[in-house]
Amino acid sequence: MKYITFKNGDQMPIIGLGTWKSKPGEVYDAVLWALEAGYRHIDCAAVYNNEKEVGNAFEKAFTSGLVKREEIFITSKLWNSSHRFEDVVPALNKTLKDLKLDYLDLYLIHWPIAFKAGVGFAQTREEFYTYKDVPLAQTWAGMEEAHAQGLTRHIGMSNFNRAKLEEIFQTAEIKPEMNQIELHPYLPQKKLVEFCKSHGMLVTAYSPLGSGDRATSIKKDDEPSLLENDTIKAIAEKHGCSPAQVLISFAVHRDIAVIPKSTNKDRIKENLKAEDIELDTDDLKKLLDIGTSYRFIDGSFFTGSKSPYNLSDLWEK
Ligand SMILES: NC(=O)C1=CN([C@@H]2O[C@H](COP(=O)(O)OP(=O)(O)OC[C@H]3O[C@@H](n4cnc5c(N)ncnc54)[C@H](OP(=O)(O)O)[C@@H]3O)[C@@H](O)[C@H]2O)C=CC1
Ligand SMILES: O=C1CO[C@H](CO)[C@@H](O)[C@@H]1O
Repeated sequence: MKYITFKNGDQMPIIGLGTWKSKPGEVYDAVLWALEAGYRHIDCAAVYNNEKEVGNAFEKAFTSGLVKREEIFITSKLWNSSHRFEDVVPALNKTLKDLKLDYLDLYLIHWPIAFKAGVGFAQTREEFYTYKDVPLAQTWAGMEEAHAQGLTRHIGMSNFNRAKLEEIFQTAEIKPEMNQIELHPYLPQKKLVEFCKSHGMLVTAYSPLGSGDRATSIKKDDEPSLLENDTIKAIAEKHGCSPAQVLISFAVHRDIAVIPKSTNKDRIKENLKAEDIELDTDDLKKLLDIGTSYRFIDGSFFTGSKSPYNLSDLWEK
């Protein structure tokens, strides 16, 4: 198994199972199939509305002797409605209760966007907090408190750009350890990855396969396909593997953790086997310079006229 390593020596298996959109009726099996196939890293979030079912799968895996708690790396994420300092530890405690765990390996601030308490997805201006109301540094202090209480071994963020990371660095007592970002050949994130690594941060790639099962309401009509891309298909053919495995291997070769989602037993196994694919420098160059540029999760659902946040402030310039 391949890992990436935190500064204190803790290891995170480089391939994990994503769980967004994995339905409550399906995610229980998916997590158990993944653990049986050899996965030791599961990516969760409170907003995925399935942590209770994921927790049932963990309970089954522990009581049946399939794996021990300390053998698996579990990540979850703080939702936007719990960004005030006093809301962070209770949000994490709720996630721990749902997942039936007493600690997480990694807890992430899901987005640099704050909603008022109890809001799922803010629809009106009144349902948002601004950075003046709840500065990101306050949320980070809440994450440090969760770490100090032993509720999570590591802390980090997701969807943070360089400017927002620099802001956190100014007041952080614990330096952020992870940035989970969208990353694939259409969005290779060369500059942001280099910046994170230069500050001792690890990176996780989300939506590595292009997130094709998103609801049509949050998809654009003319999205380019990663799995159908000719360059990716040609590299897959060369290595006798699938396009999905090339995409997963693309992150692995850059020492970036990667969390493909699947609820299909065969594809769950296939995705983990991507660890064994050896891309060469020519393949990697082709993938890094593929020529199509696209962000599938563009954050537009948090911005616009009803929001105090601007899309242009969210991503790298
Ligand atoms: N921090 C953040 O803001 C975000 C985090 N994430 C995390 O990243 C994970 C992965 O990203 P996600 O957006 O779900 O999308 P992915 O890019 O992982 O794509 C998932 C889709 O690919 C299909 N698929 C899986 N394996 C294969 C395969 N081998 N061949 C062909 N198709 C395949 C799945 O179908 P099937 O299930 O039927 O196999 C599903 O339709 C999420 O589940 C979540 O954990 C995602 C988005 C944002
Ligand atoms: O992780 C993610 C997937 O689900 C969420 C809700 O749609 C997104 O906001 C987020 O990026």
